[in-house]
Amino acid sequence: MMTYKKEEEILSVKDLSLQYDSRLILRDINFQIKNIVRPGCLQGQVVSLIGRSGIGKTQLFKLLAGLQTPTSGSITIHDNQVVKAGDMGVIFQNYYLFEWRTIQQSLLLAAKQNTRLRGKEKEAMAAYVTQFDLEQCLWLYPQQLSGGQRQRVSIIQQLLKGADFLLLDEPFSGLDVCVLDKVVDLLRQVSLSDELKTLIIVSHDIETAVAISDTVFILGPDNGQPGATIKKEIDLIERGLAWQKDIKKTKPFLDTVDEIKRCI
Ligand SMILES: Nc1ncnc2c1ncn2[C@@H]1O[C@H](COP(=O)(O)OP(=O)(O)OP(=O)(O)O)[C@@H](O)[C@H]1O
Repeated sequence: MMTYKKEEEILSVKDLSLQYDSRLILRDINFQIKNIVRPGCLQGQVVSLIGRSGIGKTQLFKLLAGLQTPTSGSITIHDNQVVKAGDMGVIFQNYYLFEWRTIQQSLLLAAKQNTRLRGKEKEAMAAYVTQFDLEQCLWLYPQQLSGGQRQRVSIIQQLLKGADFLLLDEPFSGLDVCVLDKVVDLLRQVSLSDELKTLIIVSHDIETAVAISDTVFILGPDNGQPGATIKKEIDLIERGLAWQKDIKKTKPFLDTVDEIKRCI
């Protein structure tokens, strides 16, 4: 049995709703993310928000990123601060990068925004670049990179900025199987790099999201009412499915994936 504790709340979503004109998109969304403590082990949090296409994942992503204002309710982080744009490191699906800057220039610029790295920006950048296998890319421009390389640069950029929360929109889509495994490993490394790091992944790729997360929230319609809400929270630690590398073929994993498929 794994020993762990879920300690204080680090993010809280309360009674959140989003409406466009008279159409309710999100209704009464409530969930919390808690700090996980594992004795003798650095452990961040990896939370996935799963739902079918068109259900409202992108809207919830924008609300969490502080890029959209809810119709009602709130999202707070740390000591009850309402989340605002810039509080979270946001990694969009198209891996937005400054097209006119080399990768090195972009990464150094990101590091300079992080006061904790003052005087050590180049070292911090070099460490991530080596860890993420991007040494050959430093002098290139974004348009000269592959999709997988752009994704890794986007992730490093946000890590260098130093936000405790990283929000990732569909980080597994369009990746081939080999690259997918690398991305999963890389995100696992990120979550293990710092106990304060929290990854929030918005995805419709159920298998991969379950394989990497400690908690899954399912977004879906409820009892024919308008708007999507959180239908279920699955604690993957309790089920013995978190923090395991080769879990995808085990029965409890496959049962959990089936359970989610039935729910969305
Ligand atoms: N600006 C807007 N005005 C009105 N309705 C909108 C607006 N933006 C999104 N919607 C609606 O909100 C709903 C949820 O859209 P959203 O993009 O969040 O879905 P999603 O779960 O991210 O889908 P996908 O997985 O296909 O990207 C959709 O029905 C969409 O039509």
